Amino acid sequence: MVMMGEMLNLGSTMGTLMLIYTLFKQFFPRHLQLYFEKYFRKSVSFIYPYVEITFDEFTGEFLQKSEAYLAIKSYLGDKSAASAKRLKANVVKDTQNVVLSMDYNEEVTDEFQGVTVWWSVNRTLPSTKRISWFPDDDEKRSYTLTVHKRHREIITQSYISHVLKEGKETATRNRRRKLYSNNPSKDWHGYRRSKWSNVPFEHPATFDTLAMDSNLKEEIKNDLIKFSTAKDYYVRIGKAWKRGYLLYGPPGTGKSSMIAAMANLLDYDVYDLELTAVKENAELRRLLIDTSNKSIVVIEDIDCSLDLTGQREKKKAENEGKDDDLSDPITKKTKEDEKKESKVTLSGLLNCIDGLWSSCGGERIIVFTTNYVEKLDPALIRRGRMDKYIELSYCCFDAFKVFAKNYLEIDSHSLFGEIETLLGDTDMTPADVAENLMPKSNYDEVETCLKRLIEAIKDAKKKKAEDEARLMAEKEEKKKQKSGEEDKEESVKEVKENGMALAANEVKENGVTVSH
Ligand SMILES: Nc1ncnc2c1ncn2[C@@H]1O[C@H](COP(=O)(O)OP(=O)(O)OP(=O)(O)O)[C@@H](O)[C@H]1O
Ligand SMILES: [Mg+2]
Repeated sequence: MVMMGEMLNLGSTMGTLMLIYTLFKQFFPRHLQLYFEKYFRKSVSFIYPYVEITFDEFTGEFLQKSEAYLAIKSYLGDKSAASAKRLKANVVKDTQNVVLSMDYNEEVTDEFQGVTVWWSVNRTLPSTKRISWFPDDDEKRSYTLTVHKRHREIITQSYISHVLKEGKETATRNRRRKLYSNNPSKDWHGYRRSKWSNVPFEHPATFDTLAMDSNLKEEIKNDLIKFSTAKDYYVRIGKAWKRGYLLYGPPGTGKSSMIAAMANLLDYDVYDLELTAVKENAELRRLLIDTSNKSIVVIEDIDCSLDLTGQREKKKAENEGKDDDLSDPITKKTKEDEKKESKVTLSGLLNCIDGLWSSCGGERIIVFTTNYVEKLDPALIRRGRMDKYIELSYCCFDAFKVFAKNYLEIDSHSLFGEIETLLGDTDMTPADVAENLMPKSNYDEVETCLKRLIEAIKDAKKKKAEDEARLMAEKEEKKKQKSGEEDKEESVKEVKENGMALAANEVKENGVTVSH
């Protein structure tokens, strides 16, 4: 504490010296100012024998949040709880844990291998105040570490890495997982550049509640766990520590639920990337770089998100210029706006997945979902880009048993046999099965729910048979119409040919020659 006081006194001496320096500097001719500065710094380092190391909140070309800053914040949280007088509290993990951090302009002392260091948290407000919905947006925050210059080596070689390691561990312990969604780029303003907004991630889906084939479920779980513990393996083979999954299947088969289950299993954050809100490839790159480790980046319905599929491109080309009256100013404006909307291209997305994003950070999963896997461009789903393809399909008996256990708390029932047979030859989504199994009132018995499900499957089966019969009938009708039209065309052709032959005979008989 004595040293702290000593340092603060020196700090104020420094302030006075700096003022003198600024005032005096102006009186020197320009060419002598450099000499003055050099000698001034030498004398100051004699009087003030401390080094200061600053850790800014944002770093890099794209101003991403510095991991070091976050780790220091967590590390100092514990330290400052014991000594600082002004603290900020943050409640995490279902309001069970209070995490404390230093308030601005507070200082705390830390000891490492007999060396004392001082930490302070600083904030610089913008010089000109502007009116904004986001009042703190232009603030610059940083931590400053001060230590006597004779301990420089021990600090730079061991202390800082000790702080970062401990800080990261504390942060992981106190972490409350988040669900991020990307902000439109017009809102990325100010120093903080909030590219993502977040809310606490509280989706209850787990692999236990997921209704699907049990072998496939085990396979996916093992794959995820293997990935999350394979840091050394990825370093050894020289590959970025990332994994891509493509989830495909009809609506209501559990694709989104599986993403939530993945995040809950691995304790990862989720970044829900809405590609239609991303204007161009460069923005996409910045968004991906701004994601944190231990996260899942999700692009849902990839086939609908952008012009990513061959068919879509073709369709667009076909439609272009067909019905649009570009002389109409409203249509023209709408078309122009549409064009401006999003210019993220397939190649832009692929470059991001393979290139820059791959090389920054680790432990990230990217998940694409689609209802129509056959529509996707092969480049997007080729091996090496997507590591695992998972088909989520209609409800099988295995999946039904999971629902029965979770919804009705039963492992077997006399009606299970009938349900197994019915599900074997009817397509019913897990979402529909779940809906029918859910008790509709407090008096609903297990049997009532199962019978309701049986009726629903029977209805679905009947409807499917009717749809198929109708389709067949339509096809037949079309076939008939087509052959009728062909017959008609044939007879018209015959009549025409006969008519021409007759006319030619007549011409011959009348002795007229026609030259072409
Ligand atoms: N396999 C499943 N296991 C458990 N619940 C499921 C499953 N599939 C669907 N559900 C239930 O149905 C609802 C819809 O499922 P979900 O949103 O995961 O489907 P999806 O495949 O993502 O559909 P879409 O293609 O329309 O996005 C969920 O709330 C969930 O309760
Ligand atoms: Mg979904």
